[in-house]
Amino acid sequence: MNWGIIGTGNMGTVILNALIESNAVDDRNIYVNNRTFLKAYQLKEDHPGLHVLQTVDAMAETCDVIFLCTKPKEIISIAHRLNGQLNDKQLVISITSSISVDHLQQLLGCQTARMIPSITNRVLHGTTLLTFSSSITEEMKQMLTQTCKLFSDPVEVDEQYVRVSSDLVSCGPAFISYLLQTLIKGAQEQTGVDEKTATQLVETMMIGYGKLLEEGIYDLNSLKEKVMVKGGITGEGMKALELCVPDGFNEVFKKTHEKFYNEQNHADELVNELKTKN
Ligand SMILES: NC(=O)c1ccc[n+]([C@@H]2O[C@H](COP(=O)([O-])OP(=O)(O)OC[C@H]3O[C@@H](n4cnc5c(N)ncnc54)[C@H](OP(=O)(O)O)[C@@H]3O)[C@@H](O)[C@H]2O)c1
Repeated sequence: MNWGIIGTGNMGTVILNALIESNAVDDRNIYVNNRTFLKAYQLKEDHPGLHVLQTVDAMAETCDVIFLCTKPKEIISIAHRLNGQLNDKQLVISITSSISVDHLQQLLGCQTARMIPSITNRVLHGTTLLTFSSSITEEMKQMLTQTCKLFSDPVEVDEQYVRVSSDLVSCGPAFISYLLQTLIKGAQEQTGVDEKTATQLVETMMIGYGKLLEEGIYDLNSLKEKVMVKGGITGEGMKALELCVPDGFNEVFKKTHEKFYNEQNHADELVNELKTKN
Protein backbone atom coordinates (compact mmCIF):
# COMPACT_ATOMS: atom_id res chain seq x y z
CA MET A 1 0.00 0.00 0.00
CA ASN A 2 1.34 3.47 -0.93
CA TRP A 3 0.86 6.31 1.54
CA GLY A 4 0.89 9.96 0.49
CA ILE A 5 1.36 13.22 2.37
CA ILE A 6 0.53 16.51 0.64
CA GLY A 7 2.02 19.38 2.66
CA THR A 8 5.20 18.64 4.57
CA GLY A 9 4.99 21.44 7.14
CA ASN A 10 4.65 20.92 10.91
CA MET A 11 1.91 18.30 10.88
CA GLY A 12 2.79 16.58 7.60
CA THR A 13 6.24 15.95 9.07
CA VAL A 14 4.79 14.78 12.40
CA ILE A 15 2.62 12.24 10.54
CA LEU A 16 5.52 11.18 8.32
CA ASN A 17 7.81 10.55 11.30
CA ALA A 18 5.04 8.83 13.28
CA LEU A 19 4.29 6.43 10.40
CA ILE A 20 7.96 5.55 9.90
CA GLU A 21 9.14 5.47 13.52
CA SER A 22 6.22 3.31 14.67
CA ASN A 23 7.10 0.88 11.83
CA ALA A 24 3.55 1.33 10.54
CA VAL A 25 4.87 2.05 7.04
CA ASP A 26 8.25 1.57 5.39
CA ASP A 27 9.67 4.85 4.04
CA ARG A 28 9.85 3.28 0.56
CA ASN A 29 6.04 3.18 0.59
CA ILE A 30 5.65 6.88 1.40
CA TYR A 31 5.23 9.62 -1.23
CA VAL A 32 5.32 13.30 -0.34
CA ASN A 33 4.49 16.51 -2.16
CA ASN A 34 4.93 20.09 -0.98
CA ARG A 35 4.37 23.52 -2.53
CA THR A 36 8.03 24.34 -1.85
CA PHE A 37 9.63 21.27 -3.44
CA LEU A 38 13.01 21.61 -1.68
CA LYS A 39 11.39 21.38 1.77
CA ALA A 40 9.90 18.00 0.88
CA TYR A 41 13.12 16.86 -0.75
CA GLN A 42 15.12 17.64 2.41
CA LEU A 43 13.11 14.96 4.25
CA LYS A 44 15.08 12.37 2.29
CA GLU A 45 18.10 13.19 4.48
CA ASP A 46 16.38 11.40 7.38
CA HIS A 47 14.32 8.98 5.28
CA PRO A 48 16.32 8.07 2.14
CA GLY A 49 13.69 5.62 0.84
CA LEU A 50 11.00 8.30 0.70
CA HIS A 51 9.69 9.41 -2.72
CA VAL A 52 9.12 13.07 -3.53
CA LEU A 53 6.57 13.79 -6.25
CA GLN A 54 6.32 17.07 -8.15
CA THR A 55 2.53 17.34 -8.47
CA VAL A 56 -0.64 16.43 -6.61
CA ASP A 57 -1.78 14.71 -9.82
CA ALA A 58 1.16 12.31 -9.51
CA MET A 59 0.16 11.73 -5.87
CA ALA A 60 -3.35 10.74 -7.00
CA GLU A 61 -1.89 8.34 -9.53
CA THR A 62 0.48 6.69 -7.04
CA CYS A 63 -1.06 6.64 -3.56
CA ASP A 64 -3.75 4.48 -1.98
CA VAL A 65 -4.08 6.74 1.07
CA ILE A 66 -3.45 10.52 0.93
CA PHE A 67 -3.21 12.86 3.95
CA LEU A 68 -4.01 16.49 3.12
CA CYS A 69 -1.73 18.37 5.55
CA THR A 70 -2.08 21.96 4.35
CA LYS A 71 -4.08 24.89 5.74
CA PRO A 72 -7.89 24.53 5.36
CA LYS A 73 -8.25 26.76 2.26
CA GLU A 74 -5.60 24.80 0.39
CA ILE A 75 -7.13 21.48 1.47
CA ILE A 76 -10.27 22.47 -0.43
CA SER A 77 -8.45 23.57 -3.58
CA ILE A 78 -6.28 20.42 -3.57
CA ALA A 79 -9.35 18.20 -3.06
CA HIS A 80 -11.01 20.01 -5.97
CA ARG A 81 -7.91 19.45 -8.11
CA LEU A 82 -7.88 15.73 -7.21
CA ASN A 83 -11.55 15.35 -8.11
CA GLY A 84 -11.96 12.89 -10.98
CA GLN A 85 -8.46 11.48 -10.56
CA LEU A 86 -9.26 9.13 -7.65
CA ASN A 87 -11.26 5.93 -7.54
CA ASP A 88 -13.40 4.36 -4.81
CA LYS A 89 -10.52 2.18 -3.57
CA GLN A 90 -8.47 5.23 -2.53
CA LEU A 91 -8.76 7.15 0.73
CA VAL A 92 -8.26 10.90 1.26
CA ILE A 93 -7.84 12.20 4.82
CA SER A 94 -8.25 15.79 6.03
CA ILE A 95 -6.26 16.63 9.15
CA THR A 96 -8.05 19.83 10.08
CA SER A 97 -11.22 20.26 12.14
CA SER A 98 -12.89 22.83 9.88
CA ILE A 99 -12.78 20.58 6.79
CA SER A 100 -15.30 17.86 7.58
CA VAL A 101 -15.70 14.52 5.89
CA ASP A 102 -18.88 15.98 4.42
CA HIS A 103 -16.86 18.74 2.70
CA LEU A 104 -14.45 16.17 1.25
CA GLN A 105 -17.33 13.94 0.24
CA GLN A 106 -18.90 16.76 -1.75
CA LEU A 107 -15.64 17.31 -3.63
CA LEU A 108 -14.28 13.79 -4.10
CA GLY A 109 -15.57 10.48 -5.40
CA CYS A 110 -13.22 8.35 -3.28
CA GLN A 111 -13.35 7.22 0.36
CA THR A 112 -12.82 10.01 2.89
CA ALA A 113 -11.96 10.45 6.58
CA ARG A 114 -10.61 13.04 8.97
CA MET A 115 -7.70 12.33 11.30
CA ILE A 116 -6.74 15.20 13.60
CA PRO A 117 -3.22 14.62 14.87
CA SER A 118 -1.37 16.05 17.85
CA ILE A 119 2.25 17.14 18.04
CA THR A 120 2.56 14.43 20.74
CA ASN A 121 2.20 11.79 17.98
CA ARG A 122 5.81 12.73 17.10
CA VAL A 123 6.92 10.61 20.09
CA LEU A 124 4.30 7.92 19.34
CA HIS A 125 2.04 9.15 22.15
CA GLY A 126 -1.13 11.22 22.49
CA THR A 127 -4.45 10.96 20.69
CA THR A 128 -5.55 11.01 17.06
CA LEU A 129 -9.19 12.04 16.51
CA LEU A 130 -10.96 10.08 13.78
CA THR A 131 -14.16 10.77 11.85
CA PHE A 132 -15.28 8.60 8.94
CA SER A 133 -17.58 9.40 6.03
CA SER A 134 -20.30 7.02 4.87
CA SER A 135 -18.15 6.28 1.78
CA ILE A 136 -15.39 4.51 3.71
CA THR A 137 -15.39 0.71 3.72
CA GLU A 138 -15.24 -1.18 7.02
CA GLU A 139 -11.91 -2.66 5.90
CA MET A 140 -10.35 0.77 5.25
CA LYS A 141 -11.73 2.11 8.55
CA GLN A 142 -10.10 -0.78 10.44
CA MET A 143 -6.86 -0.36 8.54
CA LEU A 144 -6.64 3.37 9.37
CA THR A 145 -7.58 2.82 13.02
CA GLN A 146 -5.03 0.01 13.43
CA THR A 147 -2.31 2.15 11.80
CA CYS A 148 -3.10 5.08 14.12
CA LYS A 149 -2.88 2.70 17.09
CA LEU A 150 0.80 2.16 16.31
CA PHE A 151 1.66 5.79 17.05
CA SER A 152 -1.28 7.12 19.13
CA ASP A 153 -4.49 6.41 20.95
CA PRO A 154 -7.11 6.75 18.18
CA VAL A 155 -10.54 8.00 19.28
CA GLU A 156 -13.58 8.22 17.01
CA VAL A 157 -15.20 11.58 17.66
CA ASP A 158 -18.70 12.94 16.94
CA GLU A 159 -18.85 15.96 14.63
CA GLN A 160 -20.46 17.93 17.49
CA TYR A 161 -17.36 17.57 19.69
CA VAL A 162 -14.65 17.76 17.04
CA ARG A 163 -13.55 21.29 17.91
CA VAL A 164 -13.45 20.91 21.67
CA SER A 165 -11.63 17.58 21.29
CA SER A 166 -9.08 19.25 18.99
CA ASP A 167 -8.66 22.05 21.53
CA LEU A 168 -7.75 19.46 24.16
CA VAL A 169 -5.66 17.11 21.99
CA SER A 170 -3.99 19.37 19.42
CA CYS A 171 -4.03 22.88 20.93
CA GLY A 172 -3.51 21.47 24.44
CA PRO A 173 0.29 21.22 24.20
CA ALA A 174 0.49 24.91 23.16
CA PHE A 175 -1.88 25.97 25.98
CA ILE A 176 0.14 24.01 28.54
CA SER A 177 3.42 25.51 27.24
CA TYR A 178 1.95 28.99 27.67
CA LEU A 179 0.78 28.22 31.22
CA LEU A 180 4.20 26.84 32.14
CA GLN A 181 5.99 29.84 30.62
CA THR A 182 3.67 32.07 32.66
CA LEU A 183 4.56 30.03 35.75
CA ILE A 184 8.25 30.63 35.04
CA LYS A 185 7.72 34.35 34.37
CA GLY A 186 5.78 34.76 37.62
CA ALA A 187 8.57 32.98 39.52
CA GLN A 188 11.15 35.31 37.95
CA GLU A 189 9.16 38.48 38.62
CA GLN A 190 8.35 37.65 42.22
CA THR A 191 11.69 36.16 43.32
CA GLY A 192 14.40 37.03 40.79
CA VAL A 193 15.19 33.36 40.08
CA ASP A 194 16.93 33.14 36.71
CA GLU A 195 14.93 31.99 33.66
CA LYS A 196 17.29 29.16 32.70
CA THR A 197 17.13 27.55 36.14
CA ALA A 198 13.36 27.98 36.46
CA THR A 199 12.80 26.55 32.95
CA GLN A 200 14.96 23.53 33.71
CA LEU A 201 13.10 22.87 36.97
CA VAL A 202 9.72 23.13 35.23
CA GLU A 203 10.66 20.95 32.25
CA THR A 204 12.03 18.22 34.52
CA MET A 205 8.89 18.45 36.68
CA MET A 206 6.72 18.00 33.56
CA ILE A 207 8.60 14.88 32.42
CA GLY A 208 8.06 13.33 35.87
CA TYR A 209 4.44 14.51 35.85
CA GLY A 210 3.78 12.75 32.51
CA LYS A 211 5.34 9.55 33.83
CA LEU A 212 3.15 9.59 36.96
CA LEU A 213 0.09 9.73 34.69
CA GLU A 214 1.50 7.22 32.21
CA GLU A 215 2.22 4.67 34.92
CA GLY A 216 -1.24 5.23 36.42
CA ILE A 217 0.20 6.11 39.83
CA TYR A 218 -2.11 9.15 39.99
CA ASP A 219 -4.85 10.73 37.91
CA LEU A 220 -5.19 14.52 37.64
CA ASN A 221 -7.26 14.81 40.79
CA SER A 222 -5.41 12.40 43.07
CA LEU A 223 -2.13 13.99 42.02
CA LYS A 224 -3.43 17.44 42.98
CA GLU A 225 -4.77 16.16 46.30
CA LYS A 226 -1.51 14.39 47.11
CA VAL A 227 0.58 17.53 46.64
CA MET A 228 -1.88 19.94 48.24
CA VAL A 229 -1.57 18.83 51.86
CA LYS A 230 -4.12 20.35 54.22
CA GLY A 231 -3.08 23.74 55.56
CA GLY A 232 0.05 23.70 53.39
CA ILE A 233 1.70 26.20 51.09
CA THR A 234 0.43 24.67 47.78
CA GLY A 235 -3.15 25.40 48.89
CA GLU A 236 -2.35 29.09 49.28
CA GLY A 237 -0.97 29.23 45.74
CA MET A 238 -4.02 27.29 44.50
CA LYS A 239 -6.40 29.92 45.93
CA ALA A 240 -4.73 32.54 43.73
CA LEU A 241 -4.96 30.27 40.66
CA GLU A 242 -8.65 29.57 41.25
CA LEU A 243 -9.34 33.30 41.02
CA CYS A 244 -8.07 33.69 37.44
CA VAL A 245 -7.72 30.37 35.57
CA PRO A 246 -11.37 29.17 35.21
CA ASP A 247 -12.53 32.38 33.48
CA GLY A 248 -9.48 32.26 31.25
CA PHE A 249 -10.31 28.77 29.99
CA ASN A 250 -14.00 29.58 29.43
CA GLU A 251 -12.78 32.40 27.19
CA VAL A 252 -10.35 30.04 25.41
CA PHE A 253 -13.16 27.70 24.29
CA LYS A 254 -15.38 30.63 23.25
CA LYS A 255 -12.58 31.99 21.06
CA THR A 256 -11.58 28.69 19.46
CA HIS A 257 -15.21 27.91 18.62
CA GLU A 258 -15.82 31.38 17.17
CA LYS A 259 -12.84 30.93 14.84
CA PHE A 260 -13.93 27.36 14.04
CA TYR A 261 -17.46 28.40 13.00
CA ASN A 262 -16.03 31.17 10.80
CA GLU A 263 -13.65 28.73 9.11
CA GLN A 264 -16.44 26.19 8.65
CA ASN A 265 -18.70 28.81 7.02
CA HIS A 266 -15.86 29.85 4.76
CA ALA A 267 -15.25 26.19 3.82
CA ASP A 268 -19.00 25.76 3.09
CA GLU A 269 -18.89 28.80 0.77
CA LEU A 270 -15.76 27.62 -1.04
CA VAL A 271 -17.11 24.09 -1.54
CA ASN A 272 -20.45 25.42 -2.83
CA GLU A 273 -18.66 27.82 -5.20
CA LEU A 274 -16.55 24.99 -6.62
CA LYS A 275 -19.58 22.70 -6.97
CA THR A 276 -21.57 25.33 -8.91
CA LYS A 277 -18.55 25.96 -11.21
CA ASN A 278 -18.46 22.25 -12.18
N1 LIG B 1 -0.06 22.50 14.23
C1 LIG B 1 -0.77 21.59 14.88
O1 LIG B 1 -0.47 21.19 16.04
C2 LIG B 1 -1.98 20.98 14.23
C3 LIG B 1 -2.65 19.93 14.88
C4 LIG B 1 -3.74 19.33 14.23
C5 LIG B 1 -4.12 19.76 12.96
N2 LIG B 1 -3.45 20.78 12.38
C6 LIG B 1 -3.87 21.19 11.01
O2 LIG B 1 -2.83 20.81 10.15
C7 LIG B 1 -2.83 21.66 9.00
C8 LIG B 1 -1.42 22.06 8.68
O3 LIG B 1 -0.87 22.77 9.78
P1 LIG B 1 0.68 22.96 9.93
O4 LIG B 1 0.93 23.54 11.26
O5 LIG B 1 1.40 21.69 9.54
O6 LIG B 1 0.94 24.06 8.76
P2 LIG B 1 2.30 24.40 7.99
O7 LIG B 1 3.47 24.09 8.84
O8 LIG B 1 2.13 25.77 7.44
O9 LIG B 1 2.32 23.36 6.77
C9 LIG B 1 1.52 23.47 5.63
C10 LIG B 1 2.32 22.89 4.47
O10 LIG B 1 1.46 22.79 3.35
C11 LIG B 1 2.22 23.13 2.20
N3 LIG B 1 1.31 23.55 1.12
C12 LIG B 1 0.52 24.65 1.05
N4 LIG B 1 -0.18 24.66 -0.10
C13 LIG B 1 0.17 23.54 -0.77
C14 LIG B 1 -0.21 22.99 -2.03
N5 LIG B 1 -1.10 23.61 -2.81
N6 LIG B 1 0.35 21.83 -2.41
C15 LIG B 1 1.27 21.19 -1.62
N7 LIG B 1 1.67 21.67 -0.42
C16 LIG B 1 1.13 22.82 0.00
C17 LIG B 1 3.11 24.26 2.68
O11 LIG B 1 4.19 24.40 1.79
P3 LIG B 1 5.28 25.59 1.87
O12 LIG B 1 6.53 24.91 2.31
O13 LIG B 1 5.39 26.13 0.47
O14 LIG B 1 4.78 26.64 2.82
C18 LIG B 1 3.51 23.76 4.06
O15 LIG B 1 4.66 22.94 4.04
C19 LIG B 1 -3.74 22.84 9.32
O16 LIG B 1 -4.91 22.70 8.56
C20 LIG B 1 -4.03 22.71 10.81
O17 LIG B 1 -5.34 23.09 11.12
C21 LIG B 1 -2.39 21.39 12.95
